[in-house]
Amino acid sequence: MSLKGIKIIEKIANKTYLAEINGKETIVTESRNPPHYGEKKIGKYREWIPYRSKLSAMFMKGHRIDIKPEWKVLYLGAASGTTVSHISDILDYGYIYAIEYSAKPFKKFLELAIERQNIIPILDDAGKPENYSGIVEKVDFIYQDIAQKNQIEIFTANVDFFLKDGGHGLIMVKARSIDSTAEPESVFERVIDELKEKFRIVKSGGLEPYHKDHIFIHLKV
Ligand SMILES: C[S@@+](CC[C@H](N)C(=O)[O-])C[C@H]1O[C@@H](n2cnc3c(N)ncnc32)[C@H](O)[C@@H]1O
Repeated sequence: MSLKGIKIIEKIANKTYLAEINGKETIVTESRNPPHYGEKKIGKYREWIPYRSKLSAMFMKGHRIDIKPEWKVLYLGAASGTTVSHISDILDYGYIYAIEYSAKPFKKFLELAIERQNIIPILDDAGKPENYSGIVEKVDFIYQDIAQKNQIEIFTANVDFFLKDGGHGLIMVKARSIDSTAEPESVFERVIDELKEKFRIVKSGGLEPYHKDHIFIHLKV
């Protein structure tokens, strides 16, 4: 498909592509919806800005998770829905349960959820999965981006409640949120060692230049 200003380079997952917009590489999703956070829309393609979304940054860095159109997803730390909006584009038949505990970003997030059919917004604390266990079912994928000191404990509690056998997890870790004094590399090592006790690590890696001192950790149960 050739549209003025955009060139599709490679398919990454359902409705998700590595592309070039005005000569600059980025990620895009095919979308029936309007822009949500100031991103460009060219024809059916909505720019997924890697500086605004760690999942887009991970794709830009070359790691792939083949998010399927029928997946059920639990998203911890939805904020105002930047990344959720693109996962929503990908899920043709699936849906995304999205947890956020701060009322301010949740207000903008609700506008997105009202516009879409496949987002279930939940204003709650991701550290208390029992609060929403009556709403959320078993899922194929848990994504976490909450920048909290005890985020591994929170992630593990949600896995125990909601992740299917063989399901995927993806955690975004900001070194300074875990330990503001230690070297980022030693913080990352510690976090990965802790996760290895319970999960199989598929891949981890940095997100620079898009997000400094952050890593992604992709794992499976
Ligand atoms: C870095 S932002 C998330 C950005 C978002 N994932 C995106 O890419 O569009 C982190 C969010 O996690 C939320 N958060 C932190 N701890 C949380 C918790 N225990 N439960 C629910 N939300 C939490 C914060 O309020 C904040 O909105």
